[in-house]
Amino acid sequence: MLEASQLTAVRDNKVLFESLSFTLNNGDLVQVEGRNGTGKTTLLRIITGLAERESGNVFWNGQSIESNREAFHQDLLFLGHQTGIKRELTAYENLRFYLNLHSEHSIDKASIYEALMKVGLVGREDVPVAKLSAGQQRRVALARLWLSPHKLWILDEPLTAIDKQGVRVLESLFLEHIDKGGIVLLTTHQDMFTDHPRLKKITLGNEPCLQQ
Ligand SMILES: Nc1ncnc2c1ncn2[C@@H]1O[C@H](COP(=O)(O)OP(=O)(O)OP(=O)(O)O)[C@@H](O)[C@H]1O
Repeated sequence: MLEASQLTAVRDNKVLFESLSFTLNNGDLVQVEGRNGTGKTTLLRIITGLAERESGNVFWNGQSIESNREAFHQDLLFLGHQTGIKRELTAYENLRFYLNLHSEHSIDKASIYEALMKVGLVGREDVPVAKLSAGQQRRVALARLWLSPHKLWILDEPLTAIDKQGVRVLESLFLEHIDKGGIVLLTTHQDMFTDHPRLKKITLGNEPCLQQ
């Protein structure tokens, strides 16, 4: 369970949001929405501990993320604007690198190929990422979701450069993840989960609130 309590963020002398509180429970799928510059990325980065906040606290499983950093990071997958993908490595090598960092087990080639298949990169797995299209590069970053052991996914604009078919595949993956008790918190300007009953929203810009 993630709890944001009374978060206030100020940038350039402007209050982006004030006393924002919400709780994400196991099985929650939540979109942070709002117009450009309303503070969506700032909120996600504060929750992951990457950005400064004016006041407020973030708790993971009842403990503040600062006092509990290691356990929090073990459970967290954060995909930001910088995807952490190495451009000189191939898609396959990037995923192997990711698994090396995060899996306790020996590298399972079949899982890597399965993830590559899900994102439509089989046949392109040996091409350096720098030579892939923008959407294909994003797909390499997203392929890590299929290999992720993490419970909490915080995803900043994961759909950038992703085509409609790719969006539908990701929708299915997010639903699978929450069905297993995971949590997904994301931002997107694209249409996703239109009127889906499981989707909750945090709206920034006017009165911040968590809506069903
Ligand atoms: N490190 C920073 N220093 C100063 N101002 C910042 C910083 N980061 C963000 N801002 C400002 O805070 C505001 C919110 O930025 P943020 O990136 O959180 O918005 P956003 O809602 O994610 O926007 P978008 O939809 O365009 O991605 C913007 O006005 C931005 O200029």
